[in-house]
Amino acid sequence: MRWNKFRLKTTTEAEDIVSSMLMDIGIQGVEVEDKVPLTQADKEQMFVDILPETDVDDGVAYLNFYLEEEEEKEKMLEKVRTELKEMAAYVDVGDCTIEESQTEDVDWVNNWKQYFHQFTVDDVLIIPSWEEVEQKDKDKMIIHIDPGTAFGTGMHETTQLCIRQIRKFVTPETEILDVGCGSGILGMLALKFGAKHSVGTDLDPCAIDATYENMEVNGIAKDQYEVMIGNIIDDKAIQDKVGYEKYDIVAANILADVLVPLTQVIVHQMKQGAVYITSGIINDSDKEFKVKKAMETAGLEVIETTYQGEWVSVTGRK
Ligand SMILES: C[S@@+](CC[C@H](N)C(=O)[O-])C[C@H]1O[C@@H](n2cnc3c(N)ncnc32)[C@H](O)[C@@H]1O
Repeated sequence: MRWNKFRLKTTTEAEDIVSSMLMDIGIQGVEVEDKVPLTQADKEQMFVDILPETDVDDGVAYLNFYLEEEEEKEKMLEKVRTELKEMAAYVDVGDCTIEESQTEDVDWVNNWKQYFHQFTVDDVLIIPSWEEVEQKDKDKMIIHIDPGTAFGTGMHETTQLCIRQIRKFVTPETEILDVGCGSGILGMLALKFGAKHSVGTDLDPCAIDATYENMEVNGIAKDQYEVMIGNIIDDKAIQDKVGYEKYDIVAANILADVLVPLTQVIVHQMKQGAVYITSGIINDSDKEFKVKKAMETAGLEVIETTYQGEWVSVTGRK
């Protein structure tokens, strides 16, 4: 099959947020090329000791993504340009030139797998479905994961922030709503931590297969979870299907600009006393402030803020 390859020039400062934006508007699989050296923690997490020599970081990052030939590429590129223009108001997004080329049979669905190896979040071992559990790890809580083309290997700091918060609040009675479930990792971990039931929603249809497969591989029964595709922010049918005043925990690891409108909707899905765990908020005071303000406006009390790397997680209570 022939693919259109796009190479977007941006900055290392903006690469995370621009990648998230590309995924949020429906582009699946973004490759990041930059010269930022890996930190010791990155190396440990990736289980690599020896890295190839790289040039000095020049602050430039290239984001590569692919669209099938028949996809409406002009429409999609227009969306990308509009989002970049908006982002330019608060982050240095660089040149934003987009080079286009064509390529045959790119295995972009699988290429990333060479960089995803087992790692731990505290005492939870998260392991790709194609790796073996070592004897020394057999007594850990083990999560097998293959996100496919959906987001959510667990390696991302935003996911880890959510995992730790979910663990604090789960009880055997917990009904959790995982908005933007991607691979299903948050709902799945909540169930592993002892929650009763999980409902996931996402815009990305790939989230359905990814979640079902991951739940099955991890031995979670089909009556413990559901996945729904649609935008809960403005789709009344999805809001009705998800249900009202029903959840003890709502987790949403999505960008701040999505969390703000989401908050005033999701508050109706939560039981009185329920917690709302948000992440995906880039660590600048403006985004954190906006999410907190949205929570307060919706009648939630902000109870905790946690940080990891460049990201923030804010937890509120109804
Ligand atoms: C950063 S990923 C999080 C995936 C996973 N929950 C995790 O924590 O690793 C954000 C996900 O939110 C989804 N998303 C974005 N806007 C959404 C919306 N309005 N409703 C539901 N899902 C949304 C994206 O498709 C993507 O799968």
